[in-house]
Amino acid sequence: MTNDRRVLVHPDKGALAGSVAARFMTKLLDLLDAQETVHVVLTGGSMGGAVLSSVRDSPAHASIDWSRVHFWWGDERWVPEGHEERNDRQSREALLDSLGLDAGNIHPFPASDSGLTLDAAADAYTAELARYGSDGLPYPVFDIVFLGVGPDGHIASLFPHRSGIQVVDRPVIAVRDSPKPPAERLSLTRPVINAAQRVWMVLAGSDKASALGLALAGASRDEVPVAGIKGRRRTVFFVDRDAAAEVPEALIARDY
Ligand SMILES: O=C1O[C@H](COP(=O)(O)O)[C@@H](O)[C@H](O)[C@H]1O
Repeated sequence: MTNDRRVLVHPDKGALAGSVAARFMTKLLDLLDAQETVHVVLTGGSMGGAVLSSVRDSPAHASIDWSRVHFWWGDERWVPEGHEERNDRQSREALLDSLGLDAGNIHPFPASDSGLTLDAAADAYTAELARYGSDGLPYPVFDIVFLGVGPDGHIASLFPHRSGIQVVDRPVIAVRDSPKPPAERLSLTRPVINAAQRVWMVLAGSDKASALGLALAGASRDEVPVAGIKGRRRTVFFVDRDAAAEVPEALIARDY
């Protein structure tokens, strides 16, 4: 098995969401056969919710022991709890609320109405990650990190030409200059994401084609942050045809 980045192309958004959901459930079953708990990082964005809804709507999800799965997020917008802009709200509505999970399995970033400052919220999430540290690291070695990719190539809340993508001395940063509203956010940093066993990026639409093409062509992570992402075992771009428009043919594996 190589750890080269792979691009799996699907005919459209619906097929993409269904295929990633099916792979996710199969991988969870495999992992839960081999280990007691599985730690997964969820993403916001257009495809994050679509994949989770597809899991919810699949009868196969009933065969998974979700009580052994922990959910985290790659980033969060600094808005009040339950706000429609929160990534965790989208994930809860799409899947988590239907699973009847213990609160202990769900690890949301603090909200802006938590009483914490943005910096204290980053510290609180850092401490929560440290409770589940593994492999000598002050954070979990995540089994699967899901990421969306913005049209500008951002992942989590690590944006082009901002300092966040260069941070390697902390697992969590407070972001105050996000070019995509809201400006204030919380984000995991690159070392945490790249320590994961698998990074699965899910992106659809022609507005993502240029970022993906540039990342695969060797752009710098400062210009196109997704270019700096690589999991330990697997790094897969699950994409639709439109997002794949600028991917070199030799890198494409069609999933249809
Ligand atoms: O703001 C965010 O955007 C990205 C990408 O979103 P998309 O709608 O362009 O797919 C997302 O991955 C991130 O979690 C979110 O906070």
